[in-house]
Amino acid sequence: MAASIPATRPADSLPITRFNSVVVRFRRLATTGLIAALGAHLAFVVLFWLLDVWLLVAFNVFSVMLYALCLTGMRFPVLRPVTLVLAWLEIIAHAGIATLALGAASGFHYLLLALVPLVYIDPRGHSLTRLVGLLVLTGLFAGLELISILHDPWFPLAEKTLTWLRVGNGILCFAALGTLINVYARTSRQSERDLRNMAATDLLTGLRNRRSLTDEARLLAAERQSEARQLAVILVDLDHFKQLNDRYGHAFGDQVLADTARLMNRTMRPSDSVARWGGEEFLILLTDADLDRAICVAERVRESIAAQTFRSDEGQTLSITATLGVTEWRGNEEFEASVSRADDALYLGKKNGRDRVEVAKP
Ligand SMILES: Nc1nc2c(ncn2[C@@H]2O[C@H](COP(=O)(O)OP(=O)(O)OP(=O)(O)O)[C@@H](O)[C@H]2O)c(=O)[nH]1
Repeated sequence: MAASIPATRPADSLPITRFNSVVVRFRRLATTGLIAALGAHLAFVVLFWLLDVWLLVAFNVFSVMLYALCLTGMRFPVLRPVTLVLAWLEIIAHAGIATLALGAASGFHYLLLALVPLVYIDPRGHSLTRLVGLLVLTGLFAGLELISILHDPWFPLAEKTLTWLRVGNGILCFAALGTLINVYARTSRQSERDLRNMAATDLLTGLRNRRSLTDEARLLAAERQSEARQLAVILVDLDHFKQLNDRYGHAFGDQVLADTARLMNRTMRPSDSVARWGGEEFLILLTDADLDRAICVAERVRESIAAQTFRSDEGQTLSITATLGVTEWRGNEEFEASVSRADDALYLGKKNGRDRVEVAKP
């Protein structure tokens, strides 16, 4: 009995590689950073209140409110750039005021170091902006050190208290740097994986593409030198696909291709590979399969393609057929030679009336 496949748009039905854009990740990182900053400034309010440094209590209350505002701003795309600039200015202002108030020995200017990776992480940043950002941060850091030598702090604290503050700020700085670098390294690795997947995947069907399968075949060919493996190649070509496109439209043709690809993928063992070889042509590479088994698989694929039905936009139910060329990939030959033989068999199948499996015996 014919299995009815619901009319889906190809893009919805595909196992297309998840591709999280770097910008989205950067935004998530910024939001997490803002939450962490809000928490840290709340802790600073308590700390400075205990130390009786009212100026920094007031500044940190202001910082907490600013970060709460920034977090709200992150929800609106148009406000995001302003939000991030405000957060940057706050970190710089806090480092400056806290260093002037308590001296460089308190280590509050170390927190400027956590901004260095941020200068480079923003995916939209330009090289000149990055260089200027780095120079400004370096100047601020050195300037705060020098001012502390030239001027006494506004709120002198005991040496021991300053040491504790410096240790705390050092730990904060290491934690921030470690987190940022870790997120950046993970994002780079994920982006590399996404790109590799995209380069190996056919966008319409979600199957691997011709290049990817050819690469795999080369690996298999190398492996075969050491272990005797039986391999087979099946070329599948949908029949009268041009007519289907002309009659029902290219978008419908795309849907048929995507659904047929899915069907073939489901029919195969995980060790076998299906690729989109060309327009309406697919290639199946069977591992550990002799010619008889390959013929059985090809027959099963042909039957399942013929059994699936599609609904056109006009509500018409229709089906398609495919012609398949099968051959063994012999141990002593190039992959391309076996594909070419399967192609000859496919051509014969088309000549002999289509909707059939034709075998090319080595
Ligand atoms: N919708 C759609 N059509 C495609 C795609 N790639 C190729 N085609 C179409 O597939 C058709 C292939 O036509 P032909 O090579 O003449 O083959 P056919 O009509 O299937 O005839 P036979 O193979 O002889 O049975 C062409 O009309 C191409 O435009 C695609 O990605 N989407």
